[in-house]
Amino acid sequence: MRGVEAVREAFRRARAERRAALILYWPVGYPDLEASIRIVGLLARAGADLIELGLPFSDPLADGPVIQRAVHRALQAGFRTPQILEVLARLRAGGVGIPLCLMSYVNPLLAAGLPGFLEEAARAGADGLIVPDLPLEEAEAMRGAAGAAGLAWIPLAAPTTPDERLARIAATATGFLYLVSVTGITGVRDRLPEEVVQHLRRARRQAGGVLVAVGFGISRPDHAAGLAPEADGLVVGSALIRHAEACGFDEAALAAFVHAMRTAAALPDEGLPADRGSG
Ligand SMILES: O=P(O)(O)OC[C@@H](O)[C@@H](O)c1c[nH]c2ccccc12
Repeated sequence: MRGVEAVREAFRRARAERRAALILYWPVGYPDLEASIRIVGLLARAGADLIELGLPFSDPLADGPVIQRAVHRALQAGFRTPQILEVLARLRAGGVGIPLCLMSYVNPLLAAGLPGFLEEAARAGADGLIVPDLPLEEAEAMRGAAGAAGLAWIPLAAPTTPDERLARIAATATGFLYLVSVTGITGVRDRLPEEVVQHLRRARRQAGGVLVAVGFGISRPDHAAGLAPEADGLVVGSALIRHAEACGFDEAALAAFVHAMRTAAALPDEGLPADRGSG
């Protein structure tokens, strides 16, 4: 199973285990090509339900300092977009079975050559595509190319997106809708604004059954625990990268972070009457 079906199946499996799906972002080529392949494999084994493979780009306008630094380092270390094909193939050969979605600004995709690049990426093992700098009105050609290649299309919406537009964006999703939790950029945050829950409820109402994942700023297990009951999936990027850097890319420490986030994304037990428990 690959592409759209693989993405949906990852959410179904998490739901069957009473969890929000844990979606982890890692920039390919960071800290270098070999290390990034090892780390993504580790994240998959440690319990990620889906991984967003970030394609490094020199002008990552939606990204905060942690991801900006990481992708610049990847570019300095020599990463070039076509190498993602080798990365995908090696991850699949290494036994990574979970969905892998490409997260790329539009420029590197155009430079790599469409639609051929998306077809090659799908053949190498990609399942979906997220392009953060393509508004609804400009996304149709890219969405069509992704669909033709068998890749799930994952559009983004923001807290400021009006209801009617949210519904139209969700209707273009073949994978899931990515709701950005806050207006602004990616990055580690101590607190998430309380309105995120309201945004999520509104997005789910407007999405009409389309899966909804939320990302931007989810940094700690208590953030994940707070949002898990409201979302089908949770995306964690900057906090994962910062944690990796803080522990010197230590594999056990990274696995522990993933495990803590995955555990926190479990849904609370339902229906236990308040007067039970004391005997
Ligand atoms: O880093 P954060 O705040 O945890 O946010 C998610 C994230 O990293 C990933 O989804 C992402 C990385 N770069 C992006 C650019 C736009 C939208 C989303 C992204």
